Amino acid sequence: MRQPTVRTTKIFTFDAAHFLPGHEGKCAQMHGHTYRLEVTVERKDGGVATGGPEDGMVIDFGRLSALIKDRVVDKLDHKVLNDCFPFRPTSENMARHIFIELSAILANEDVNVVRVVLWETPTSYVEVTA
Ligand SMILES: Nc1nc2c(c(=O)[nH]1)N=C([C@H](O)[C@H](O)COP(=O)(O)OP(=O)(O)OP(=O)(O)O)CN2
Ligand SMILES: [Zn+2]
Repeated sequence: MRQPTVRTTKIFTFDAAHFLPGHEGKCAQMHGHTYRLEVTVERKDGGVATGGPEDGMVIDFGRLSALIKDRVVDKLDHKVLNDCFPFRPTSENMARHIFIELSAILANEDVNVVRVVLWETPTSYVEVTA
């Protein structure tokens, strides 16, 4: 039987302001969101670690959390997103950027980023997959 793939997800929130230059509606004005970021990873072999401190885990939730929080979330929390990126801070652009950035950060680990979901409002989200 083909082995199932095991995936591990951590979820974060951060508060930030932005505006969308050229937007034809209200989003051209500065406004804020509580963003929700979901990051899903899997090991290169699709399974879990065997032996060592992460035995039975794709990656320790706490270690994954610390990496993402330090390198991504804390840099965006309570910031003006237009100052953080060289592109228009739409959810699509930010989610794709975060996916690429996290892929580089986790390159030294045994895991690949397979999914990033960025919720901009309770009714609007963007999904980026491998
Ligand atoms: N495809 C995208 N469309 C819009 C983006 C975006 O990043 N990608 N961003 C915005 C604005 O920033 C806005 O804050 C979010 O828009 P919207 O979901 O329309 O927000 P509402 O709270 O007004 O949504 P309702 O559920 O209709 O109340 C605009 N578009
Ligand atoms: Zn917005």
